[in-house]
Amino acid sequence: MVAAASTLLLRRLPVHHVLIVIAIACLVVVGPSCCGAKVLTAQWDVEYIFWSPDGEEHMVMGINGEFPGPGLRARVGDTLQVNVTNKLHTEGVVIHWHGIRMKGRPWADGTASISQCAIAPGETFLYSFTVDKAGTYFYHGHYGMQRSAGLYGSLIVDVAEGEKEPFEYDGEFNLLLSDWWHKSVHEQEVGLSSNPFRWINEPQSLLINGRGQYNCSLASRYNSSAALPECSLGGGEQWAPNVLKVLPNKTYRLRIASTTSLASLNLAIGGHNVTVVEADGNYVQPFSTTDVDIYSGETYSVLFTTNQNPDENYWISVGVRGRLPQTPQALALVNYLPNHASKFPTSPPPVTPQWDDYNRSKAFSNRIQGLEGTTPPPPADYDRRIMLLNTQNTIDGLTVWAINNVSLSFPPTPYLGALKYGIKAAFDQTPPPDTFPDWYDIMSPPANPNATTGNAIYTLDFNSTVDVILQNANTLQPNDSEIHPWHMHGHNFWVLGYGDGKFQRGDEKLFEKAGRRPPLKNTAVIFPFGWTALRFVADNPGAWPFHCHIEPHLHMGMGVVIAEGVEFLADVPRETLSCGLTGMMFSGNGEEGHN
Ligand SMILES: O=C1O[C@H]([C@@H](O)CO)C(O)=C1O
Repeated sequence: MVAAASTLLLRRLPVHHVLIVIAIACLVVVGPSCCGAKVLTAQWDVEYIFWSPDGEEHMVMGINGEFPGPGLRARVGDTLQVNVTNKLHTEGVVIHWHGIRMKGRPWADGTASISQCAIAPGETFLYSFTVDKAGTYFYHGHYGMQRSAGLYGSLIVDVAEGEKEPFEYDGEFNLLLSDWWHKSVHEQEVGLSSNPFRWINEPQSLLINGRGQYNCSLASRYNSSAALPECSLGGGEQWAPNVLKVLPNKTYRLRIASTTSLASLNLAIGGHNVTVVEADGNYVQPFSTTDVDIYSGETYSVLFTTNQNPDENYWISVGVRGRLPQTPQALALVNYLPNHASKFPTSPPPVTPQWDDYNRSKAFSNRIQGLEGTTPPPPADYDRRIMLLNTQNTIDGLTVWAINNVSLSFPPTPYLGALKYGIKAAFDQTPPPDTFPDWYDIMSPPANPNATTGNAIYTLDFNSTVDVILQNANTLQPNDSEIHPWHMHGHNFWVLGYGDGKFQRGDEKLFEKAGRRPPLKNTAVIFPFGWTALRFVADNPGAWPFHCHIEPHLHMGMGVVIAEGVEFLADVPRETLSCGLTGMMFSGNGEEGHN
């Protein structure tokens, strides 16, 4: 019974303690570097393991026998050295450190075909990088759809020793959110590139720290006509919900990260408001809200004060927005001590706001502004503006996504090595279009649904200021346009603003006039039939993907690659380049590069 389960849960360590123990267990301090900063090392074996994330056992991609992978925790200035051994037998693997800019070490970004060759089965690769900005981050696979297979974990960067966050709290919890399918990612991938197209459909469950419930619901007791039976837990299940143990009248920081494959989420704590203080590793102007929208690839920190009736426990609910939900909410319990964790909250879990109330979603996104004092974007006389039209298309009967009519397909040689060593045959040298035709009707399915496949890149002048307008459009179905959260590697960008319909020249200036303080982020959503304006400085030598963070959409070509300043990199380590034309070059068989 649930009551019994919760009794046992009470004896378990609270979530944040679990994560800290994991971090200590997996990261070994090997020595101080400069200024109190440390070098932290870990050995990770990536392999498929059997796991029951939601009560049904399937294969997941685990690390050191755990799902989700081990939590990492470091301080600003620390160097992380994570030695990854691929024990998958039949497929390569890479790990991307989402939100970490990798200044001066773009080859550690962990993107197959871009920053490195996938680590072959049996081989080991050392990711070595410094974390330079405090915040809430995560890591995940970035090869094929391995993130959807469960290859992810949390990564927290604390302020440097002696520094303070611009807000105070008494304790913290970490919530890594994901969505989960029972069908293997291999079957999902094949479906997406089959004719007829087989869509992955909606997830079977939502997971909080890798835990969800599929065939039963903890919420059924509040609804006499509930479709699912009430969960019966023994306590030690891999799918037992998280319990956040709190004391009354304290303030807690919730670090939330979404690594979902598809779902846009909304999180709320029954009876408690939250104050948003951080987004994507950047401080935001604090604001209070009943609930938080969180798109795939985003992270937030929110503070909440345990100022409710201390005789009660409360639910945290996470539900789907932005697509018609077919997946039950994920739940976690806020357990006011000394109450028993088995004490059911008297109120049902918070209801997730209507999935297609986009005005509500836009209002939330517009409330995210940089903390007073955040560096403002450079002035609007941008050096370059790139308009990126997002469309759903067909190529040879396959359903794809295309940007300015080009569907991205990754080449076998990593861009970074190809650029560094001047191997022109590695990818198409004709740059992709900077814009799309003025006449394009974003409100209707494409008049001509054909697109092309390509792997050309956007080369940016080093240190130039670049504006990007992400323009959404109708899919192949009439009256349909979907949410796409776009994530940029290697950079933060300022979100200048969101708009409806087709972007008109000058529209982004309206936001500057409105006196908004654009937030810095690394992921920003485009709303259906809308546009989002971003600005960034191309100041990080490397080759970086910029893509929709919905895993099947990237797989279907929804992304671009940008590159800048690769000539300023002294070296690109050969161990990242053992495949494709760079592999041939270094083994002496291929095209010689010219630098
Ligand atoms: O890429 C997608 O494909 C389907 C649908 O558009 C076609 O079946 C869907 O919902 C997506 O997000």
